[in-house]
Amino acid sequence: MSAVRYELIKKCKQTGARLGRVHTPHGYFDTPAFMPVGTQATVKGMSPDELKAIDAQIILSNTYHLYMRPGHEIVKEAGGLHGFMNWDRPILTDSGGFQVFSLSDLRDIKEEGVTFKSHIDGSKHFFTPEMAIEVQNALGADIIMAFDECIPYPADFNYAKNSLERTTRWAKRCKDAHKNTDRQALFGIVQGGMYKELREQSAYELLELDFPGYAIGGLSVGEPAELMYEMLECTVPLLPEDKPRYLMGVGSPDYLIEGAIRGIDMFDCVLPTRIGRNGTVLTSRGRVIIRDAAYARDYSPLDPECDCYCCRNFTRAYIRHLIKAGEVLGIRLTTWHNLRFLLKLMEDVRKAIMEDRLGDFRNEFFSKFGYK
Ligand SMILES: CNc1nc2c(CCc3ccc(C(F)(F)F)cc3)c3[nH]c(N)nc(=O)c3cc2[nH]1
Ligand SMILES: [Zn+2]
Repeated sequence: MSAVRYELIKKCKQTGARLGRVHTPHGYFDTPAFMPVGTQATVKGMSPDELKAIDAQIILSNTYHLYMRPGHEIVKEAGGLHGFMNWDRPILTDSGGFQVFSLSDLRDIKEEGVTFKSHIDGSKHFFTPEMAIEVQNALGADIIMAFDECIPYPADFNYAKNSLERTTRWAKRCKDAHKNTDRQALFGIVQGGMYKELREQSAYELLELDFPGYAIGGLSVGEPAELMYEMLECTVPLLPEDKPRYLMGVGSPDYLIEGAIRGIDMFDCVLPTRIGRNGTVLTSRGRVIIRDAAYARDYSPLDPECDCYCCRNFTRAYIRHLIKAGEVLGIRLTTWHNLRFLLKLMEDVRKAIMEDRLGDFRNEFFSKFGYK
């Protein structure tokens, strides 16, 4: 009995999108879903109550960061991530593969695992697929990810092939090491760079291991949008229709809509929180750089069409002042709004799927936002 069950509710007649629900031991979340990123057991600047106020149904956290600090044993003693951060809804943790390869100055990748230096104190560490599972079992997230190698872009064919085959062997080791299959669902991660035949090979190899859900990794690593969409179009059709599909590290509003159209159910990205902290906000009419002098006397909300606490109570002039003054409330409000913007966008996407008009919704949203 797996910890996660995907409920397919409706397939859009106009596109490849589908409306669904992922049921987990901590409740369900509606898909297509945007999942706020909470790297160090907090979605930066947001309390659990505030996340519930914007209707976040699932949040992400990270094996690598929590292993480094405070250590997975402490989180386990605190009752796992749910107890530690007092979040009683679903949580997904990434395996640390991506973070090790991107954050620390990676030393060495071997069959057994990877050697790297901590980005905090430079200490040397050795991480294996078995450790990634041990840590995620201790953190207790409802959905955990296999330990994989997210290869850089561009990468040559042979490197991509050897890497995906090792990632499959690592996925098998993760599956064998995973203890709590009834409470934590382990997802496999499809790799293969930007090569269609390698994407297919990776998908087939992982399908044989029969995971309760599948992620598409190795994308949103600097490749052009068209290439990402091509990789989705050759990978998604190979994945089971009755299981969730998670596109890792994506993304901005256009990628969320285009990914949903191609059958993706789950998305994450640091964009809303990261750009929020440097004073850029997403609105229905495109991005607004709130620090800009143009907004000094603008007494309208960040987005007149937004229903969030920030847009109902504060003006652009006030938020610009807070950001310029380095006031904490400033980045809390821009984060709050950006997260709500993407969560609301996904609500609108789900409604459009229900009404068989996601293609039309895409065109309307793109022209208003200012995409081509
Ligand atoms: C930004 N582009 C991107 N992000 C990618 C990520 C990270 C996703 C992630 C998950 C959780 C968090 C947390 F902070 F909330 F914890 C932060 C980020 C990948 N992760 C793995 N395992 N394989 C991949 O192949 C992969 C490809 C990725 N492209
Ligand atoms: Zn708002």
